[in-house]
Amino acid sequence: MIQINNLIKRYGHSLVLDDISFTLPSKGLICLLGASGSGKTTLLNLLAGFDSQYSGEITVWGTSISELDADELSAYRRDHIGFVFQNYHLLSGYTVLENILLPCELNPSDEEDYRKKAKELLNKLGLSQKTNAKIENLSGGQKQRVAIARALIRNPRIVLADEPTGALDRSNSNEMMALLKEISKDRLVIVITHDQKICGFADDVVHIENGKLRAKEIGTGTALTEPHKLSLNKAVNGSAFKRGLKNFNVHFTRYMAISLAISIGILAFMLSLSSENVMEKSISDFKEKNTAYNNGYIKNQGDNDGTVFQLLNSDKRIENVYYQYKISDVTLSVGDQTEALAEKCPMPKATESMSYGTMPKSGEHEIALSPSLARKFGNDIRDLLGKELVLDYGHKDYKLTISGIYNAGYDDFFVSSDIEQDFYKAVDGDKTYSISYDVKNFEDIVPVSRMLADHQIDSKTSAKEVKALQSTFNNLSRLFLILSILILAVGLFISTVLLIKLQNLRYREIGLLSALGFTKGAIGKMIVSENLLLSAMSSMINAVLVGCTYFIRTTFHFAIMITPLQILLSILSTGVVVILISIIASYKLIRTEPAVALRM
Ligand SMILES: Nc1ncnc2c1ncn2[C@@H]1O[C@H](COP(=O)(O)OP(=O)(O)OP(=O)(O)O)[C@@H](O)[C@H]1O
Repeated sequence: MIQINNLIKRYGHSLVLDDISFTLPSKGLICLLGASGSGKTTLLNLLAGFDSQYSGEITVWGTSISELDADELSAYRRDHIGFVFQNYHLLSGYTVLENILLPCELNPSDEEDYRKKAKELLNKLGLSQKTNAKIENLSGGQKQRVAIARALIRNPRIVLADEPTGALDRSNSNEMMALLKEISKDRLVIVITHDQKICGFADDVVHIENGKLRAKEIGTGTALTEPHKLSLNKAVNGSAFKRGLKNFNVHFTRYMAISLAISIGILAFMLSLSSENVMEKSISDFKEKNTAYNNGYIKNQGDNDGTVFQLLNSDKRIENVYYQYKISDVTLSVGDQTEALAEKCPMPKATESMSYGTMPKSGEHEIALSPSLARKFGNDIRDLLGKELVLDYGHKDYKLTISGIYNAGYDDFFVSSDIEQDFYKAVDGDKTYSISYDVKNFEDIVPVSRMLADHQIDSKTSAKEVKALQSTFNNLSRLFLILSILILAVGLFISTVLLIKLQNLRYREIGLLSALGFTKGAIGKMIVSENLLLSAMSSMINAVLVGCTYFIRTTFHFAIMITPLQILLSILSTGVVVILISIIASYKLIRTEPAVALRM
């Protein structure tokens, strides 16, 4: 039995139910008639516990539902109310059976019994052929019958139906009313209708007019002595994760699109960060090609007092500073071929471009020859690379390996700097010709060259090439970064919009779950489970994309360098970003009130 005392419901300043006091019986079929907008749905929502914003009291089986907290109200909806909505409110993407069993997920231990009962109901409603059909493939009348089966599955004491015959033709309407009449034998069934004709099925007809209820038979605000209390078992055993997983499957395509958008955005951003690695790779390629890249050469004009030498020697960025001298009477032998050079002047090493091979490296006992000199040892000068050459100077033989051929137009050679310095032991005391030095770090080549220029010292170095390489790279990496940030922003924007759109679509779905008795906690957990699944999927997609990038890099030798740390960061940050976006998008969902959501 339901007792309503002094019930007042307003929406803002508009009064919909005006101080109603009324008593409804424990069983029987009651039709609720009234003009459109008179407050029928509002009253049904209050009786169902969908809305608790009212004054007055509603007492059901001796328990005032007006005083229940949110979880108790969920338990009341779950265990005692079966609601048939005006717009069916069935879940698309789910089968008929899954829709009917939705309220039973809150008691999964009785799953088998509920399945049996659902099939019996479907038989009774003439829908057994449609058990596994997707809900969106059913006609309006069939959907209405599924909605009734869902309302009855948990055998509620009160069934509230909001215009259940609204979308049906006469014969279907009569069938529906006959069914509701039958189930009203042992429970209270309240049906909202505009159709006077179906009121013939009703035990009582209640009119709603100007915010008041009017009926022939039913009492107004009679005192209630109820033998049974309403049982309210707050405990819910259903698995929020299972529900989240099902939802995730149903919305899989949308979630996939969201994951792809985010993953691509984050991968692009990560790749832009890896441009530092590309720079390192370009530098190491440059160093490999230009082995004398860090060498500097200063013609020794006017440094008789050693100021330039001192300046170089005292600079922490510079090492291996030594004076160079003109040497004479050098002989070079490859196999049994010997050539003599009457005089050899030290020349700048860094500015020479290589035809083949590399410049001699310190400590390697190497020599590089000019083409004209090389040609004296054989026609195919490339054949000389790697061959042994014996250099005789100052009554000493140096066994050297030919490391490269460089582009000078006269007979000349370069040797490893340690060998060169050894030559100068023999010329000690002679007039110095030039100064050689090495810059320790690649990044210091340009600043050191600038510093020497500031001192009006003319130095031959590879600073120009280094500067060009650096500035090209800086421009490229800036462009790369801007593009990546744009891709990331677009990815984030697309995925946020998609996620918010999806969550709005699900607003009514969450309202429905709430109306069926899912607590806010259970719905929250379900949404969190879905968000975690989305996050895991996005991270996995990101990992696959990173893998593809790695494959492309190794197959096509692209200069993209991704470190394991960046891979890990990319995957983790995808997961974290998805969680953050999901929290923003789900905020409205978790706070959904069933009465509001179901009206959308
Ligand atoms: N959430 C809401 N906010 C503001 N006004 C509302 C809200 N819900 C309902 N109303 C207003 O309350 C009044 C009663 O609405 P209700 O839906 O209960 O009427 P009804 O009798 O069921 O109408 P119908 O037969 O057309 O479905 C209407 O004027 C409606 O516009």
